[in-house]
Amino acid sequence: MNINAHSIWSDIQKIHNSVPLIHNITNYVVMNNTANALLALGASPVMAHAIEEVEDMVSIARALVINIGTLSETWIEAMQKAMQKAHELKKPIVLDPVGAGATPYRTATAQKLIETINLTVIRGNASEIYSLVGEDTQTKGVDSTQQSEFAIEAAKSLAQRNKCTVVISGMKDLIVNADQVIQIENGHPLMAKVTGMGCTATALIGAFLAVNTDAFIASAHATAVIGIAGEIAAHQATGPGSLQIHFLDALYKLKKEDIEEKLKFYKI
Ligand SMILES: Nc1ncnc2c1ncn2[C@@H]1O[C@H](COP(=O)(O)OP(=O)(O)O)[C@@H](O)[C@H]1O
Ligand SMILES: Cc1ncsc1CCOP(=O)(O)O
Ligand SMILES: [Mg+2]
Repeated sequence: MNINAHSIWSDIQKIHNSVPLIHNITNYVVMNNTANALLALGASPVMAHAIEEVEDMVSIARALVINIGTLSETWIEAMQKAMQKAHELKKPIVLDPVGAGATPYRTATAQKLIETINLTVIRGNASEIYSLVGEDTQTKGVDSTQQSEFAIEAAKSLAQRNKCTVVISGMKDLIVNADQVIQIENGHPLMAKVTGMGCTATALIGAFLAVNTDAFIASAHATAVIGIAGEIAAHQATGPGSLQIHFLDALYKLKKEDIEEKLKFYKI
């Protein structure tokens, strides 16, 4: 399946027109970054992790973003409750297994969440994705020790087993499902110097899932958009601090022509 500037722009317009509410159960580090990125894209973010309200919140949301970045037992319970409700209501769910492969607790939690119900999309870096299939790898805290290609077979088996789309991010981004792989080569190395860029990619996938029922295409669109906005921002930034500001502005001001000019993807 193909993506192009037109198909990406069409999803962005749907986000602008319908302003989908995106329910995030995410980590303390990135709550502000991902809420601002969703707003800049045109979506409506809410961060809600209290076990008492997650079912009500997911009921009014168009997509659920689950991120294990700063996890604890009560949060995991809330995540499972929200996921079950989302599944019941046929709402898309995207998981970010932050730090899976760094500690046994994170790996086991991510695996437990994957087994809870069928997720729509899983997005992580290569070390995180590799760890989810039970392979022995070391994630360096939240950072990958591997290139994206390293986790491609793991991603394929994860996608096949769980009937979902898997996104491996890094210098190259790979969008994987049971029978196809797209490689996106947008982005900039400076993005890895800002915390929460991966989490932002996951949150933006949530927004695209809200307007596009094809999870593979929605994931590719979101991944291309964050990469292109990152490239534009990096050209204006003088370091990681200004990159963050320029990234939000680039996302907010993104034009179809920017996508036409910069989109770099290959089917592999
Ligand atoms: N070296 C790089 N070159 C280009 N883009 C990158 C690079 N490293 C990360 N990115 C981009 O930054 C975003 C976050 O990816 P990544 O750093 O892999 O996630 P995480 O923060 O979860 O480890 C993605 O959009 C990815 O394409
Ligand atoms: C640094 C850190 N520690 C726990 S969560 C978190 C944020 C990770 O965000 P990302 O994976 O997007 O860089
Ligand atoms: Mg991450």
